[in-house]
Amino acid sequence: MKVAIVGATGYGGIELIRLLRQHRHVTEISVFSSTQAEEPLTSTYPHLQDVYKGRLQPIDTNELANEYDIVFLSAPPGVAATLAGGLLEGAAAIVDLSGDFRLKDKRVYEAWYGREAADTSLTEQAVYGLSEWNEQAIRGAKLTANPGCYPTAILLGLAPAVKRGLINMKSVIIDAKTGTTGAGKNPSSITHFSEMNESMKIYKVNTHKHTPEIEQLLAEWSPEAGAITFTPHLVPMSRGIMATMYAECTSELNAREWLDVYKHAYERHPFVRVREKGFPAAKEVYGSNYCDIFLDYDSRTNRLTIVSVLDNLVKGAAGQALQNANIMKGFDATEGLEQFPIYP
Ligand SMILES: NC(=O)C1=CN([C@@H]2O[C@H](COP(=O)(O)OP(=O)(O)OC[C@H]3O[C@@H](n4cnc5c(N)ncnc54)[C@H](OP(=O)(O)O)[C@@H]3O)[C@@H](O)[C@H]2O)C=CC1
Ligand SMILES: CC(=O)N[C@@H](CCC(=O)OP(=O)(O)O)C(=O)O
Repeated sequence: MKVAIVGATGYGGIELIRLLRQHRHVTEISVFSSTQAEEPLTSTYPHLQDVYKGRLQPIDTNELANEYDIVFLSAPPGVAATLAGGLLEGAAAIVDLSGDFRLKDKRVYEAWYGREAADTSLTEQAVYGLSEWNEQAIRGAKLTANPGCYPTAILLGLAPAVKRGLINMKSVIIDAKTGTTGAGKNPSSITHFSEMNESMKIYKVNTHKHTPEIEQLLAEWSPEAGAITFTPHLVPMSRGIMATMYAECTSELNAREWLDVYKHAYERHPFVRVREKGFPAAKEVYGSNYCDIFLDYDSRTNRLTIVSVLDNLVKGAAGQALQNANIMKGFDATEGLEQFPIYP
């Protein structure tokens, strides 16, 4: 299988290379850049010396569409919206890591992203790539919209309870923490070491663009779903997300029965590990495609606390993108993704 990566000089792009190198059916990985064509990728990333010898190529939609089996778009919002029309004319399957095709309602995209939305005809062709819950649709897709990093952690954590109608949807509160690589490779005042180290910052309160993405999925899963409270924080780590979800229960389940609901929901899904005991730490999934989950029921408050952790660059971006490409192309979903976490 021949693979192309647009945005290979970014964090999502180099993570794709790391994973694709382990994939037994990938015969070629080509890398594309809008600013560094003809440069070897090692001039930006010396850690790839003797590992990846390819040079960056200029972006040519026709070549991408017709000479590759899979094209990963790992560029900022707006780029995929522009490229996808041309790409869809060729034979390549496309996995877009940005938010351009995740939201079905154009007005919602424009309100939360503050930019023009992609053509509705393109968005309509896109399948939302939450691998564990949308496998059937992904299997036949030509264009997959890879979910956001926070929505992946949050939706995997909430799905079993929401889909079975076991929580009061109006009571759901989501509190999440992430590391600096979530913001990509370009430094900013919020990710500057001296601002972020030994600190913790709340940001984009009630305005984060992942809010409507989470709400869109919850509304598909439950007629009771409405607006949610989602509060992100930046903490001093490079990779990782921890999402803590609180919800009031509408069932009579005890803590053990809750765990059984979750174990059952994910028993066929190797990348979602429901813990038997104890809440997971972000470090425990570092560098892997796992999302680890644990939950506890408090009979005093009748509330459930669900914690879900993942590596934002793997299960939150490149890993899930490869998992989706595998599903689209009929490979085993785990192909290229069997690395276990780097610990400690
Ligand atoms: N970082 C994360 O944890 C996650 C990121 N995402 C999404 O994945 C995408 C990539 O993120 P990330 O790798 O972190 O971002 P980076 O900022 O690290 O890299 C983005 C890359 O996009 C390329 N690019 C910029 N402008 C254009 C353009 N006009 N046309 C083509 N390519 C362009 C740049 O490469 P060059 O200059 O060489 O063209 C750049 O290296 C984003 O949409 C992001 O929101 C999704 C989930 C998680
Ligand atoms: C620290 C930081 O800024 N993180 C980013 C992560 C979002 C991201 O990566 O965007 P998509 O998943 O939608 O593409 C943020 O909160 O906006």
